[in-house]
Amino acid sequence: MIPGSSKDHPSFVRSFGYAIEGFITAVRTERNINVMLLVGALTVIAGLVVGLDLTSWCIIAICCGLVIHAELCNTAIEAVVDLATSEMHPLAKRAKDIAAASVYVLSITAAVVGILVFAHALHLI
Ligand SMILES: Nc1ncnc2c1ncn2[C@@H]1O[C@H](COP(=O)(O)OP(=O)(O)OP(=O)(O)O)[C@@H](O)[C@H]1O
Repeated sequence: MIPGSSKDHPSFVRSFGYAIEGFITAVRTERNINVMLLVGALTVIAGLVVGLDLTSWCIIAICCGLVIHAELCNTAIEAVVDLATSEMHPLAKRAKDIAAASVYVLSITAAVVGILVFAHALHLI
């Protein structure tokens, strides 16, 4: 709920609109999200070429969604930290570095899963 707003809660459609607005802002301002969307698009193209099965598509979709989700959360945490302080502060550094680490942990995991899925589809494993 927006502080000071007279309404209890925005409607579902309006909330969804804010979410889309947030996604567009992240895409416009964060280079990493664009890199992730590009990697996701290339993965989909590679999946079409290789002819992934339904289960593999589901795994790839979950991995892509989780990585983009983590980067969106990281971006939001960075914004909140910047709002909280414009000073250099060890806690600000800790929050930003841990949020960034969460993205890298998920990205590396997704990359390993992607390699396994494609290696299996190509009968390499
Ligand atoms: N207020 C602060 N106090 C201390 N260290 C900070 C502060 N702000 C940023 N840092 C350090 O600088 C790094 C980069 O911060 P910045 O806000 O530029 O993130 P970023 O490079 O845009 O991250 P990303 O690439 O994930 O978008 C942080 O990970 C942190 O180590």
